[in-house]
Amino acid sequence: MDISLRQVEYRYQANSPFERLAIENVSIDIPSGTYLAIIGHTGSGKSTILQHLNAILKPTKGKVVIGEREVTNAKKQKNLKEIRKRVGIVFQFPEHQLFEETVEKDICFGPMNFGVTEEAAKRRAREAIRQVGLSEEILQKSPFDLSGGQMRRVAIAGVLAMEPDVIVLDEPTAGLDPRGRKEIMEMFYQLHKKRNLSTVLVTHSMEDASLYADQIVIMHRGQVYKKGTPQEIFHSPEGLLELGLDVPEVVRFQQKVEKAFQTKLGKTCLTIEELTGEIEKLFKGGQPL
Ligand SMILES: Nc1ncnc2c1ncn2[C@@H]1O[C@H](COP(=O)(O)OP(=O)(O)OP(=O)(O)O)[C@@H](O)[C@H]1O
Repeated sequence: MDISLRQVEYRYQANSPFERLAIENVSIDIPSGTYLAIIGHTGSGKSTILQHLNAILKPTKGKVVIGEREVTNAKKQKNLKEIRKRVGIVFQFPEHQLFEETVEKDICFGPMNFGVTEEAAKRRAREAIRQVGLSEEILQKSPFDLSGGQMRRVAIAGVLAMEPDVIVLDEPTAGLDPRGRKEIMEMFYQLHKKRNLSTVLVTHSMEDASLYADQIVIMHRGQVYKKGTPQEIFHSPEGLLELGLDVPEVVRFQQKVEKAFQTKLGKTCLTIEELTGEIEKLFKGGQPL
């Protein structure tokens, strides 16, 4: 399912003394099967964009097209429930929303609320719990007897059990240790690859954006500052540094290697094959850069 934002503006508490412009003139395309990362400082508008992706918020100007549906500021907009079913959002610290007596009941809650039978919902729960890397025995436990990392996975399984076409992740690894962070990011990447699941990741981590996303959007003060592939974004990182955003380690490494070999070979530009070949030689010879 394709999603696109067309010149979207959003004002919180519009037409009140507390009105606040959060985003303006935001146009982003998310074709089906894309992995998009949205990066930016606190307050740059990431969460506001995210809430437009399943019509929790409706633009005060412009429009959002979700599949066949157009979401605008118009008063009467029916069947937004259908959109919520197809676009799953994993909010920050999703485990805070667990509330049922058992993990199984918690995972089944969403699908059953949308009319899936109990039997089918239980089948989905078993599949979802496997997808998040947990065993089926956990289904009969209380969510409150689990570790923090397990609770996070159970909450994610609840969103997957809705079988969404698009999954939106708001800092999904916040508060986890480095190992847990990597496991969760890899899990979402595998889901994206295997099921061609469109994925939108809101993150402060340039590292994750550069490792997993096909497309990156950088937000600054409510506007799109830059968008493109990781290669396009990091090709000239000066703008990012001006914003005070960190350049990821992998990109720094590549640039360092490129610079070293450009100096050595007297060339201004290396092909990717030349670069890879030179890196291999370097590791075999063990010479430091
Ligand atoms: N409920 C609200 N009422 C009024 N203003 C809000 C509300 N939520 C956000 N804002 C304002 O809208 C702007 C964008 O906020 P938003 O939460 O979208 O940024 P963000 O990039 O997601 O930040 P963070 O990284 O801290 O989550 C900010 O100026 C913020 O203060």
